Amino acid sequence: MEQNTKMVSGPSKGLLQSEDLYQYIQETSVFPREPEFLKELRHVTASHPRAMMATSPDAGQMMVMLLNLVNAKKTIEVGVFTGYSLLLTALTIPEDGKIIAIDVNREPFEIGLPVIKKAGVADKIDFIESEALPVLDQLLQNHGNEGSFDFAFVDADKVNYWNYHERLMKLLKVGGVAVYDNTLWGGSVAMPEALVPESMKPGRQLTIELNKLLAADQRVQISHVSLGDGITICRRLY
Ligand SMILES: C[S@@+](CC[C@H](N)C(=O)[O-])C[C@H]1O[C@@H](n2cnc3c(N)ncnc32)[C@H](O)[C@@H]1O
Ligand SMILES: O=c1cc(-c2ccc(O)cc2)oc2c(O)c(O)ccc12
Repeated sequence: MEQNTKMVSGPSKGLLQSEDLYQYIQETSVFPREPEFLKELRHVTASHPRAMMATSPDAGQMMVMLLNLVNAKKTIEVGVFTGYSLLLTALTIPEDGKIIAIDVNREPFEIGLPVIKKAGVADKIDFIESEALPVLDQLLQNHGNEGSFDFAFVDADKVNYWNYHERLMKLLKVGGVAVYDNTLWGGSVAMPEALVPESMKPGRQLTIELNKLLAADQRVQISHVSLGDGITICRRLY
């Protein structure tokens, strides 16, 4: 049996009615199909003090499905950490595919990099150590980048999600997909504020505001999915 998810990728994973149900999904449908290199990266991440930040394997499986459905070749990743979502993207896009991967901190990426190299997909990745917003703005300076990306995954500073969304609406192709992580913020978005732990309040408020903006954005079709910590899938319509 696969190692307990709670130990491998952090406590209280998922927003389902019980840990057992979450475990059931992982063991029945996710772990048996998880590529070996992703498993290895997940395990090397498990001892990191911030391992709970890694994309959950069930959300990752959905991302692979979306990458395949849009035939993603050119992608953007905002928030890399040790590279779980980055590696699954690199394993999914074709040989000549490219990922622009942005993170303010290269250190955690260095933990996953040996696995990424072993998987033979490092050449598809352009890792940029930087705040993400100026990188996206720089990409937009080159008009050739407009409408050229098939897929984006955003899993970084919540305060900038709407700023990222505005840039991605120009960088993505019509029909391209952006996925935003943590859009249920541990379930706190639906809790009365008085019951929310103080440490979660700022993220909760930002997430509530983002969710309203995305729901009202006519440029995208959306699906708000209760996977991992909540993901919102946005497909650019025009
Ligand atoms: C939740 S982790 C990303 C997890 C990753 N997707 C995975 O699969 O493991 C968030 C990352 O966003 C990065 N980050 C935070 N603020 C950022 C910013 N303004 N620009 C770029 N990266 C940022 C952090 O350094 C951290 O590595
Ligand atoms: O503290 C977290 C926790 C998560 C998280 C929780 C549950 C899941 O099933 C998946 C992920 O994700 C985080 C994250 O993406 C982030 O940017 C900061 C903190 C956390």
